Formats: sequence, C-alpha cells, structure tokens
Amino acid sequence: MEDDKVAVKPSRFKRVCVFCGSSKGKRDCYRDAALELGQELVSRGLDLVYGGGSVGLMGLVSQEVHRGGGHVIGVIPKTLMSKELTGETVGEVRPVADMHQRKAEMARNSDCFIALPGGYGTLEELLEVITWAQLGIHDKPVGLLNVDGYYNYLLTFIDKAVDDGFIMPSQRSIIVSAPSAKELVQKLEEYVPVHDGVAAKAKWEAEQMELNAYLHTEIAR
Ligand SMILES: C/C(=C\CNc1ncnc2c1ncn2[C@@H]1O[C@H](COP(=O)(O)O)[C@@H](O)[C@H]1O)CO
Repeated sequence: MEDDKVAVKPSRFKRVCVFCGSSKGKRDCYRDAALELGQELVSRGLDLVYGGGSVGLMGLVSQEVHRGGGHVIGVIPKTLMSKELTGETVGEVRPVADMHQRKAEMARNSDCFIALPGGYGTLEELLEVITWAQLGIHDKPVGLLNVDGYYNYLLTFIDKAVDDGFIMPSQRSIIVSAPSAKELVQKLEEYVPVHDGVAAKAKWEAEQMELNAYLHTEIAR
C-alpha cells in the first residue's frame, strides 16, 4: 500500500441515529457541526436514521448525508408529515403512528445514537436512550456531540447526580462525549457497554419494545 493511503477499518455500525435541533441555533458552530457529522457518516459508509423533515439541524445533517450518497431514513409521525411543519424529507420516509412509536422505530433501526445540540425534543430523545441503556434494554453506544461546550452544563449536572447518589458511577460512562464528529464516532466505535445486574432483569423490556413497535406498524398500515 502507498504511504499516503490509510486503511479504513470497517465500522461496527451500519446505521446511526441522530437526535438534533429542529432549529439551527444562533451560532455558526452548530450548523458546521451538523454538516461535519453528515460528512463523517458518509466517509465511514454509515446510514442515517433521524426524525425526518428538513427543519433546523435535522435538515442540515440529513441533506449532507443524502448529498454525499449515504442512505437516509426519516422516521416521522403522520401528524407531523405536512410540509408546512417539517419541510421535505430527503431519502426514505417511514411514517409512524405517534411520537412513542417514532422513538422505538429510530432505536430499533440504529446501531448507535448521537445527539447534536438541540432543545427539549433532543434532550428527551437523548435521555430516553440513556435510560434504556441503563436498564439494559439495549447496549448501543450513546454519544453527545458537545459542540463548543454546548452540553457542559448537562454533563456537570450528571456528575452532580452521580456525586449525590442518583446515578450509579458505573452508569456515568453510558454517555460518550467529544467536541468533534470524528472524535465522537471513533469513541463510539471503541465503546464497551456497561453491564450490571439490572441489565438481565430488564431484557424482557427490549422484547416488549420490539413487539410494541411491530404492533404499532401493523395497526398503522
Ligand atoms: C411542530 C413544529 C415543528 C416540527 N418539527 C419537527 N419535525 C420533525 N421532528 C421533530 C420536530 N420537532 C421536534 N422533532 C424531534 O425532536 C428532536 C428535535 O426537537 P428540538 O426540541 O428541536 O430539540 C428531533 O430529533 C426530532 O426527532 C413547529 O413547532
């Protein structure tokens, strides 16, 4: 092999679920991070799963992956499907019945999760997959793209919850964070899931979640 060619190790992931703002935020660094994450997924040959639509950072990351030739899956509740609300979705659109089914479908179809900066919706999606990891419902890595320290207060709060005995120290490592997309995806590739006694007990919930998602899909047809 020529010296300037670096062998790219195949990814352990196929599909990455991205949670992010339905707004672009007020600073260019958020916009740039969404585009950079899109490019990183394309360069690693990874598909994108996200909440559908073209608004805010959601639009930027999905359009960047689509433009780079990556496969994009937008999972969107039927009530949000009007173009006035969410705009055009690039790639594949998977309509679902409601917000709960959307989260279950996004999780079921992904091998890891990444949160870009966002608001309540992003936080809710992020904290749910962290909680599911804590309960052992899945063992997929969860990453926080901490663009210019956007999530510093959240990480400080989580450290406080560990210090004060509300989160087990072993569960602190569920959240993987990094300031750039490249670093974050690399850390997620290397992530080793946390396992403890809770995990085994909660496995049934994973089956329940899959069954619910399947039933919702069938009912929605
Ligand atoms: C109802 C309005 C806009 C709807 N726009 C959305 N379209 C698709 N998905 C959305 C939308 N809003 C939230 N989401 C989901 O939550 C995350 C973003 O929420 P945030 O509060 O902006 O952080 C995102 O990951 C989506 O899955 C007009 O008000």
